[in-house]
Amino acid sequence: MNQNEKWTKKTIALVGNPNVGKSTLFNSLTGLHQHTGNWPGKTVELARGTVRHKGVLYQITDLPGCYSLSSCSQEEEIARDFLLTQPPDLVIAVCDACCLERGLLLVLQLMALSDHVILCVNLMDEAEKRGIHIRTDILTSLLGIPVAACSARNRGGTAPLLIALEKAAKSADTKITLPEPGNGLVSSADLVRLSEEICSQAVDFDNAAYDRKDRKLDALFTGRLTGFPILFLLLLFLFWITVSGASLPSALLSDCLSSLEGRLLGAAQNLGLPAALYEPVICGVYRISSWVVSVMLPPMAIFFPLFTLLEDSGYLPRIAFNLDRCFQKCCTCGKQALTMCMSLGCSAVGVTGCRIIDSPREKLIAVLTSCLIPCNGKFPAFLTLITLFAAGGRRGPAASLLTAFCLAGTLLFCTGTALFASFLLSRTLLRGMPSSFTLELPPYRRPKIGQVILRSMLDRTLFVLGRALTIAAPAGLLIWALANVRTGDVSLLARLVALLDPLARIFGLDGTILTAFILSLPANEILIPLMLMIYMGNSSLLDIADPQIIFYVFAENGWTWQTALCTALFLLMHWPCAATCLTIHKETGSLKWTLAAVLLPTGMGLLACLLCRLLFDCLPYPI
Ligand SMILES: Nc1nc2c(ncn2[C@@H]2O[C@H](COP(=O)(O)OP(=O)(O)OP(=O)(O)O)[C@@H](O)[C@H]2O)c(=O)[nH]1
Ligand SMILES: [Mg+2]
Repeated sequence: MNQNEKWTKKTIALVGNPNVGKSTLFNSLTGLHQHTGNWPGKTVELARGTVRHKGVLYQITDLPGCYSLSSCSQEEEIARDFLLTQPPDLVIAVCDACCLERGLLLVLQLMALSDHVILCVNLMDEAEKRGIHIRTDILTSLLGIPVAACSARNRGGTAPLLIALEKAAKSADTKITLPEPGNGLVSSADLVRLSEEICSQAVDFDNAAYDRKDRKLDALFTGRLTGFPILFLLLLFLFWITVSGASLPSALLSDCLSSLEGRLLGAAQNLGLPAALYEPVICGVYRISSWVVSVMLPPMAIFFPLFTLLEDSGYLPRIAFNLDRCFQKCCTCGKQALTMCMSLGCSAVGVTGCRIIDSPREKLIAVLTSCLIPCNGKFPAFLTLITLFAAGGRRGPAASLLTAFCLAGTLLFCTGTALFASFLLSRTLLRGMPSSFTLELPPYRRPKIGQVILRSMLDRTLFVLGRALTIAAPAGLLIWALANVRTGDVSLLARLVALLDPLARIFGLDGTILTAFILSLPANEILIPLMLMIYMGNSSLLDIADPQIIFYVFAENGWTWQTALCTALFLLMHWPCAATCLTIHKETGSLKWTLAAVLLPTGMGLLACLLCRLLFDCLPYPI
């Protein structure tokens, strides 16, 4: 007999307005790691988990946030369809204690739909801080349903909900009736009036102007004169900390992993294993994996927590608000700024995030332009190019600041190219008017630093690293094979380089660079080691940490400022990595649009490289 069959089973749906803490509640109950953050619309599809409590196995579904059940948006449609087609045993209606009145509208709609609703008033800690007091006893008597006051983010903050669940689970049919005038309420005007009435009795405010501090911060972060400079300074700070903090751990990690490689090789030789057996594994799979770990792990372990702090504080929707005017001019949606922020971590995540955009046309534009925002995988190669050519191979605080400045500038440039591409698409293939943009600006929240570090390490850093590794490891094997399988006296890799060289030179690159770009389709992180390997005629990837040596190798192979600039441009604008292509295909369900997502950035990149080359050709002397 299945273990679970001993338990009474109950299905539960978590429903509520966006950004009220449904996923935080879900994570706290189930121990899973759904994406949470301080902006509305993060959860875009159903997430399921279980919790066992006092003899009952609860199967919980976290639904996307919705304001009503009238299915205006895709998320509302998903939530409503789920409730209608798979009615759960219990519905937990989650409300934000700081704006209960709005949440109650949905609660009343849910009560009309289901007899088994529990009200969970979440964010009680925040409400207390703002001087908002919720009288749960009055809510219980007025609504006639169990009410639990929770602080899902805090330890033990979901205990009242478990008690409410326990009560509801014991009574097989919790009969819930709407208060008078109640049953059969359909008019939204009636619902609004009713929730106003309930709140006037159940909510006390110490200070009616409780959100004055938020408004002051908004004037600063979204002001016409201050919004963009603050955004740039924040980006600069983020990159500076990442760059200056990551270089030492990266070098240490690289030393450790390469010394381990030496030992592994030694051990394999001592055991008398044939070279054909251990070389592909150690010099192919292990070497590429250790490169990916040492190059990616330290910057990500710094960047993601900092980014999550920004996300949890509520700053991301303000970026979307600031950029909305630019997006409107390009006939697209301001929410695209949020999906671009997601793409910074990983383009595939950004593509999935495009579901928060309601209009199919604008969603497609966001998907097609998502890889124009450089993801974490592109940063190692870009950092190397900046360190070599802009910072002249120097290290130290000043060089870190210059590098951070270049990175922040690059990000603005990339935002510009994404806007330009969106504009082109909205004037050609995807014509149409911009839809109205309703994104709620959430209150500023003080993030929990410890939780942020832990969550961003587990949910983001290790997830992205794990995915890069699963793709890079087999790629290491393939690259090793290409470099070692020979026809005549020449390896397959050398033949490919020679074949591509004439074409690459038209665009200011060379055969090696273009080959490295093609072979790093699985993961952009391996671009620079691949180039070094091909230039040095090596049969396996090279992990050279010293910028002076890399500079020397590049210079020996004819690199100039023009080559560096063209490589950087093509790095920023070329086909999405394999994982992103697959995600685009999954999201659009169309080979045509997946191909368009490949061709658009590649076309833009080649054009930019060509222009750059022609510009350099016009110079009176080569640099
Ligand atoms: N202070 C405080 N913050 C909370 C609490 N519960 C959630 N949060 C924060 O509120 C924000 C939103 O939480 P989520 O769980 O992502 O909200 P959601 O309802 O799932 O949001 P959508 O999926 O976008 O609809 C996050 O920054 C959480 O850390 C709480 O009880 N107290
Ligand atoms: Mg959620």
